[in-house]
Amino acid sequence: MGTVLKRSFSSSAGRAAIKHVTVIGGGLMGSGIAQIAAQTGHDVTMVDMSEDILAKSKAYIEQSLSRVARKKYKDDPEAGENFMQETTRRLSTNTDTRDAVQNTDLVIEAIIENIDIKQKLFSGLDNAAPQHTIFASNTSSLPIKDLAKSTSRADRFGGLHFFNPVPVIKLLEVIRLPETSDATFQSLVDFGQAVGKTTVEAKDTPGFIVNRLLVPYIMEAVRLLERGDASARDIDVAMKLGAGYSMGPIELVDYVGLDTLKFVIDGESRWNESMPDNPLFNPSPMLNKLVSEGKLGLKTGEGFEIRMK
Ligand SMILES: CC(=O)CC(=O)SCCNC(=O)CCNC(=O)[C@H](O)C(C)(C)COP(=O)(O)OP(=O)(O)OC[C@H]1O[C@@H](n2cnc3c(N)ncnc32)[C@H](O)[C@@H]1OP(=O)(O)O
Ligand SMILES: NC(=O)C1=CN([C@@H]2O[C@H](COP(=O)(O)OP(=O)(O)OC[C@H]3O[C@@H](n4cnc5c(N)ncnc54)[C@H](O)[C@@H]3O)[C@@H](O)[C@H]2O)C=CC1
Repeated sequence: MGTVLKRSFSSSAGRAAIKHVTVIGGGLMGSGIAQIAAQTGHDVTMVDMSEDILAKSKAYIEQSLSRVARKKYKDDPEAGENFMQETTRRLSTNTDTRDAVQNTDLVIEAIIENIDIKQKLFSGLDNAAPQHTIFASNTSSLPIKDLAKSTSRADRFGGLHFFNPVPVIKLLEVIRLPETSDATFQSLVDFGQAVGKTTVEAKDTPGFIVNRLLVPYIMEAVRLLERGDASARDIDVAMKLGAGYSMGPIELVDYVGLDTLKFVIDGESRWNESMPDNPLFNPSPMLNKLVSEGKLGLKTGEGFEIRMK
């Protein structure tokens, strides 16, 4: 542990060099984050609750890596093969969270969007991780400050909000709290750039930048559908061809997860309560019905539009 401390505090601007990353949660987002960190030369440990889940995460990463390799090394399949092997070699898995953070420089949390579970996780991590380790959450919509307060390291805490699919989408929102130190913030920005993202700085306000704009837009589309004003297909075609979006809003909900949208509007994040003047965030009967039937979009194979295909 002493070596790690020395290494991390020795860089010139006082900011930590991120060499080892622990990603907690190996689902849709966590596996993508682990992949890009490993493919850009970081040593990565990915944590989830069972070996079975981690085996699925690894299979998903291999599939995604082969798409990246095909594109990056299209004229040199051998180099593509080496890239895949090197990346896989840098990626390990663990089901023991405390063990996984023993020697890590950065923890990125990407578990279920539940404040109690996230707080419990961070509180345990605070005792287990070295003093220099920076903590970050990939939450879509929970306040970062509510997560940081379960630790004693608010100065080494921030948000790293990636976008789905992580290997493809170029943006990373870096969220800073008033307590986040300059060195921590700069380390997070440096890390974002090291994994190939363009970073933007956001304050800890609901939805940061992208989701604050995207969620109302998506909910307007869901309301159109609920009122029967247009079909899912027509809403999507309209926004793709009429406004230049790569995906229509209904297709996007299926892609991101209906559960994720519900967490934001009237689930864990309760935007319906924090922004009561905006009726878009009121419970949506159509969304609620699909979620209660376990139709969460791509991750379960059925959602708004997928069932129609
Ligand atoms: C909820 C939150 O908190 C925040 C969020 O994430 S909001 C959601 C943000 N995401 C979006 O808005 C997604 C918008 N959609 C898109 O960008 C695109 O539709 C898409 C990238 C998902 C798919 O693009 P597409 O052109 O329809 O399909 P496809 O041809 O399969 O993929 C395009 C490229 O991405 C690559 N790709 C797609 N998914 C990939 C993955 N998981 N891993 C690696 N590469 C992938 C493909 O290999 C393909 O590469 P080439 O161009 O070299 O062929
Ligand atoms: N789905 C999306 O498009 C986006 C989601 N996010 C955020 O990322 C986080 C993860 O979302 P997804 O990857 O979509 O969820 P997911 O449901 O695909 O994955 C969550 C994973 O966390 C694991 N997990 C749950 N509790 C755990 C614990 N205590 N310890 C270790 N692992 C645990 C689960 O087993 C699961 O594999 C959420 O906070 C979400 O709001 C952020 C950006 C985009």
